[in-house]
Amino acid sequence: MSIKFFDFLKTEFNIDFNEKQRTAILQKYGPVLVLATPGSGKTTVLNAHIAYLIFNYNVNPENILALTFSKASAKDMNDRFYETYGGLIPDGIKFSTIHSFSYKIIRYYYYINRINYQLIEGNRSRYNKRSILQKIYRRVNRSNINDDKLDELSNSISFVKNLMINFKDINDYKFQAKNFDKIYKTYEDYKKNNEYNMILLDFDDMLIEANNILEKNQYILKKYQDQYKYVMMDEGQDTSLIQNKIIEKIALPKNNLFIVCDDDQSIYGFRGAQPKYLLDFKERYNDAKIIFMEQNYRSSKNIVDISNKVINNNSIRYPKMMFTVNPESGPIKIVKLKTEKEQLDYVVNSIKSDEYLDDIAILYRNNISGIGLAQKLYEEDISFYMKDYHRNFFSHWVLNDILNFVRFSYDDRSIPLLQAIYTKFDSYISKKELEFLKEQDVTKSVFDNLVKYPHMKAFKKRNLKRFKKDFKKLKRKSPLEAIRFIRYDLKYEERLEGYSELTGYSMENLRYILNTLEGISEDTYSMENFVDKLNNLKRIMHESRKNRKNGAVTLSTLHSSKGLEFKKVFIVDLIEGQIPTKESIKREAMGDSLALEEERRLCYVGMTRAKEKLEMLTVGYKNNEEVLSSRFIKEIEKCILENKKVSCSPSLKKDSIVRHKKFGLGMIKDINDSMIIIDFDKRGEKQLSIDMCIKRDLLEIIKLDC
Ligand SMILES: Nc1ncnc2c1ncn2[C@@H]1O[C@H](COP(=O)(O)OP(=O)(O)OP(=O)(O)O)[C@@H](O)[C@H]1O
Repeated sequence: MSIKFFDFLKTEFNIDFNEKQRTAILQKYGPVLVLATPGSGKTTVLNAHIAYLIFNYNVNPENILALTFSKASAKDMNDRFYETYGGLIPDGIKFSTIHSFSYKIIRYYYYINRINYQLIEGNRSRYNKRSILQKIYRRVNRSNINDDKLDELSNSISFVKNLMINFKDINDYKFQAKNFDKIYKTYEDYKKNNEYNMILLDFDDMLIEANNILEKNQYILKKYQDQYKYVMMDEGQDTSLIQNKIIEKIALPKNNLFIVCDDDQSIYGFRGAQPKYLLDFKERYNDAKIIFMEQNYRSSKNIVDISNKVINNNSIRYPKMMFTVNPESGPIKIVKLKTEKEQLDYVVNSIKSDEYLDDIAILYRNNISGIGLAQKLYEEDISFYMKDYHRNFFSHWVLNDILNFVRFSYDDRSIPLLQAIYTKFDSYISKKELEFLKEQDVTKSVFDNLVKYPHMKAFKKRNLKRFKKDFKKLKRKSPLEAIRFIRYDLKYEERLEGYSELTGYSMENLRYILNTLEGISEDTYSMENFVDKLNNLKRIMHESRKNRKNGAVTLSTLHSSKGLEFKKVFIVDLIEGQIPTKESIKREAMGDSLALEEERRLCYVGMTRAKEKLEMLTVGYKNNEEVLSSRFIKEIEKCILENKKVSCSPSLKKDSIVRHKKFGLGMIKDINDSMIIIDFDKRGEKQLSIDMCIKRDLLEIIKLDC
């Protein structure tokens, strides 16, 4: 029957599974761990395994629970399954994320026990997790928390819960937030005891609660165990300890557990993913089958070879050797450009004339990089698909500040507008002076009124007169000139630097926002026109979510690109500080390379999305400041060189005749790993570096081994 199944797949869908894949697909009972490399068919095999159970063993689709990490992956798994087997297999398989499966358990339990609860995730929720954490942070630390730090705090809380860390051990982990233990405890208590008399749940609580319910309530546990006789898990490397505990419980007593994973693609360690737990699978299930799949079907030979070498630089990994029989398709291209603008121009010019935009992806480390790209593509009328975008950008306070400066230039009598910006340029206006203004003639310029303030020093009066002129000038400027004038002449950027030092806001991000605003304003002629353009861009980015597989270039973070594949991939902004992040570099310098290895895995995930063409881009200047190319670029360059050496060196043999571009004809006298000695007809014996000869394409073989 199995032969028939594979023959059928071959004739119907042109899929010819290899031996390892077949072995995995045919497992019927017990725990199975498929440990595999990128593009080796993990999702394809998992889906075929499900189909095989249904076709061959008449397993009821409703008895199958197929879990994965993210909503997008669950949807992708579901779509891919029904695209292939849709006409043959009835609906009923539950493709789900672990979170939504856990939520289902909670809803059931709370329903039968009449417990009131409320989710606190998402901006739309009235009971919003972010605002709860902001308030608690303020109460505990008597200071405000900015968005970046709030993300970090939220990730630390996830980390504690996903790794099931005991509260008493919390301080063993060096979490960044000040008084993290107090904040954590207050947050946890508040969700149980609050003014709404409801249990408040965040995403991580879904896992904790579901695990508790399954532990305490045999009836519910049995209900789910009876329903889901086969449990599958894709992207197993991203599951955390608590998630594994839930999956294990459901799979009992038969342990029909089929997990596919690639520890080299584990990129959520910062939130508590724990691939090591799966790598100890055999210790937990001594009857477990472990199957390795290492043949990559996706990418060309060079992409596979180089990616392999890059990931080999990680020390904490299960050794695997990815290979492919796919042909070469041109070398990986490293593109080094001076500025971000050049980078945008380069990428957009490279894809302008491409017919099939669905085949192209532009990937980046940080969401914010997507804004400049989206804007450029929009200007060039190139359709794009963007799943997540930096929503805050369009309502960011930096944008609001710029608009307030401009508004004030149109009405320098407005005290509320002055109030909004007086600390954001070098005004040196005091609160008392602002109060004084409120009692003055409101039909006059605030600057004219302020000079009347009693005992005002002469230099301040001079400044106020200058400001009056400056704001008049600002009013006459084009949007681009206005932003630059605010940044540099009114010293807004200098103020931001001080502010970011005080609050921990990333100055890099603030500068990037200003640069992007400059980019957007470039061809606009008035402030209304600039605001219209911003609104248009926001709308287009929002609507771009509908463009998936609809003739559009994909713009995505590296994290969200997991599981996807494209003919052509560009990875942009490969600079130190972005990938790897500053934090990972800092930790590495202190001897902890865990975070840096996760960054390398992220780069590896991006590289292995490419089927045929991969271009890795870096810039010399970011936000007008000099930056260094990512160390991963250097690693890749080294690998490319080594690869060339490997492919060249068999032909570079002792006694072969070669022609050197500068020294002419000669015979190879000796050769080792790095050096070559050639006796040149006209220049005598010379010792040369092989790397240099290859890099500069200096040597040509005339006659082999004579
Ligand atoms: N035996 C096979 N013959 C031909 N193509 C295959 C085979 N197995 C898988 N593929 C193709 O290889 C590509 C990668 O498969 P799949 O997405 O299942 O891999 P994966 O291991 O889940 O990848 P990743 O983990 O990198 O996201 C797909 O285009 C798939 O159709």
